[in-house]
Amino acid sequence: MTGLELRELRKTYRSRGRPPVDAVRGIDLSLRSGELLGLLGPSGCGKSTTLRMIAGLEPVTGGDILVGGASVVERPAQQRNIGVAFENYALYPPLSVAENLAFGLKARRKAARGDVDRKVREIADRVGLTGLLDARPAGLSSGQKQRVSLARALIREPDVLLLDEPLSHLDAAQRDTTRRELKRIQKDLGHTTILVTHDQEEALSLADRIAVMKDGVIQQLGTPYEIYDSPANVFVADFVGEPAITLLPGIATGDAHARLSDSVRIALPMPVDQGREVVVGIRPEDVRLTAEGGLPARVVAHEPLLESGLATLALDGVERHLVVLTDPEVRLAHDERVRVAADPRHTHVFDAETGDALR
Ligand SMILES: Nc1ncnc2c1ncn2[C@@H]1O[C@H](COP(=O)(O)OP(=O)(O)OP(=O)(O)O)[C@@H](O)[C@H]1O
Repeated sequence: MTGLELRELRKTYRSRGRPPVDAVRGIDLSLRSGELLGLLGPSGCGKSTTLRMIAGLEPVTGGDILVGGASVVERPAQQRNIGVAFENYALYPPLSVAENLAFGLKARRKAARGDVDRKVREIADRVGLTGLLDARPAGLSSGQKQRVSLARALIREPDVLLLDEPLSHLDAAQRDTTRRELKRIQKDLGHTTILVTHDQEEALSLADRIAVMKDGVIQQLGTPYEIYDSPANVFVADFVGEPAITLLPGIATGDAHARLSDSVRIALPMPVDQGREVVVGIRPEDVRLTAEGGLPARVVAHEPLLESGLATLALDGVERHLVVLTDPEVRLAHDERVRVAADPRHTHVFDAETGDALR
């Protein structure tokens, strides 16, 4: 197996009569052999364009793509040995599942018939398609089609595997099972993999590292823990985490506190220059209701959830509401007065102007 490297990779789409779109603006990434990288970002940030360039389905505007240390950027898609499972599965309707799987293999090199059959059965078994080998794509559910698409990418024994929303059409239960299978298959077979997903849980649970992208630029690259616990900027903090982090504008008071309103001061993990405008980030699970001390607040809403509750609180004089995860047995009434305490060690501080984390 081999690693993947992107150097200064760029893509500008140019269509006549329209302004150019800088979809990918100079990406540098290096994946170790066998590593699974999750690519996360809002719609339109350039995730699919990046994958399509790596696969050779989209010409690059600039930069280089290296597989196992060798540049593949000039090679056509068929000569890159990159397996792709994209959301629009593009299966051949007249062919059975088995034939769809065999097709990728046969088209690539002239494999012996017996070998092809064996490989098809092996891979079908791995992704749970054994009973469906004779079915036609039209008779399959969306989730089953996604499995075929995944199997077809895997059967080629690619150097690099690119998965674009591979589990998006599965229901919650199937997604859980398939996610675990996918992780096992990827580790067993050791593919260097990029996974694009909208599903943060999927990315956090599957990926060795995560790249968070916005407007064609990687905002942060790190392990799931690094991304979640030490977001590099306000965008990453806000994008990763469900329910989302609360971001409160404030002014540093110079003594490891920030003033959020005339009456509310909050402790910071470190001193910040007095008068500096900051944004204080608090994740819902890092703040709790307390009987004494803490900050006074009013309950705006409380949603009981299955394993916990979610309270929306108004701190005195603070415009933005604070979201707090509550214990399952807690019941709160609208307008009830409560007190909340945030652990300053888990409080995030960003520069209000640049959005960058202060550490
Ligand atoms: N063929 C194209 N021609 C012109 N612009 C394009 C083309 N394909 C994508 N774009 C633009 O490039 C930008 C990045 O698109 P891309 O599909 O890579 O984003 P994405 O992160 O994959 O989004 P999504 O999550 O919605 O799939 C967007 O602004 C999009 O409108």
